[in-house]
Amino acid sequence: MSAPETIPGTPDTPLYDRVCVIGLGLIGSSLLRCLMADRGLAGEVVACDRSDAVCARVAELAIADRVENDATLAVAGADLVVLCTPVGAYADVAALIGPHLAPGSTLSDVGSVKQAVVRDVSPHVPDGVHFVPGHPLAGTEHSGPDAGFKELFRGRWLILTPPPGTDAAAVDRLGRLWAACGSQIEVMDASHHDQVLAITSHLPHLIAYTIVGTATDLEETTKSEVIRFSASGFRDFTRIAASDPVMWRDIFLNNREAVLEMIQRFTEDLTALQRAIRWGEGDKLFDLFTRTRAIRRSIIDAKQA
Ligand SMILES: NC(=O)c1ccc[n+]([C@@H]2O[C@H](COP(=O)([O-])OP(=O)(O)OC[C@H]3O[C@@H](n4cnc5c(N)ncnc54)[C@H](O)[C@@H]3O)[C@@H](O)[C@H]2O)c1
Ligand SMILES: O=C(O)C(=O)C[C@]1(C(=O)O)C=C[C@@H](O)C=C1
Repeated sequence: MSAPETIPGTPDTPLYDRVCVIGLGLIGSSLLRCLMADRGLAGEVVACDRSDAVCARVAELAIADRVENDATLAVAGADLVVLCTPVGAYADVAALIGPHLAPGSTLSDVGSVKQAVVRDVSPHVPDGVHFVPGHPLAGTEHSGPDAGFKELFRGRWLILTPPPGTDAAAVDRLGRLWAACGSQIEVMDASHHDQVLAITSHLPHLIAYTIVGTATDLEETTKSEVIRFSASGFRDFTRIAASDPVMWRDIFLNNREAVLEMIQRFTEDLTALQRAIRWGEGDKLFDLFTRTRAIRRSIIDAKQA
């Protein structure tokens, strides 16, 4: 989907009358900040989290018009509801709010996996409510409402995975909201999304968790040296390995097949490198490293274009 050409909405005729965001951490609070900064997007912004402390903090930050602890009250009358909790909580939240969703409204989310989201949420979506799953390819290793910022989605992809037969106008309208947050919109099916993200996001996180875990599992003396002398390569891994444990547990459990397939491929390639090192096959190492360096450069060039 190309970026919408028209201005999404105005404060007099906002794109949505009432948007409800459930789960007010890094992503939810960043979305709230975008909505509050552009009053053409939502007439009223309602925020909801199961944690009293998080609700209190969001009220203090003044990044919503209204904060509700009770999800059934929060979604009442909303024409857009966006789930921003860890994906493992989706089934329970969807079961809770399903009967309270307004006819004609849109239910969406920001979860990092998509097939499991469709599996867990769809059964609770009443007839007449449009379900349009989404995923912003934007984030950091930080969590909670203080970690959010309104520029998070700027220049980043936002993938929508509407199930077949979803109302095209509902998809377009949601795309306009995310485009106004600075995202570039792409529509694909959920299974393709999960395959692509397994290699571009999920496996890299698993490798980071593993390498940092392995390094710190070394004997005590070595461990302190690892921390003391950690060079920038290792430091990059520690940033990623600091990502939220609940969120990433839920991602791996809910994109099981695709991640296991990528681990298998990765393990075979790692074994091939192990052989090349053992047998002194420098050409093999050189060829791979030359290829990967070119890939890094093409990513940077594409960003600058
Ligand atoms: N962090 C990232 O880099 C990133 C990027 C893209 C998408 N996502 C997706 O966004 C979602 C949220 O991630 P985050 O990093 O903002 O998490 P976070 O840990 O910062 O915040 C999650 C919030 O959800 C709340 N919550 C948990 N269970 C709930 C429930 N049952 N009802 C209401 N609130 C509940 C928690 O109290 C917390 O405030 C996840 O599904 C994740 O896969 C994350
Ligand atoms: O930049 C980071 O810290 C991220 O890990 C962000 C990242 C990613 O892998 O790119 C993490 C999970 C998401 O679902 C989307 C984005």
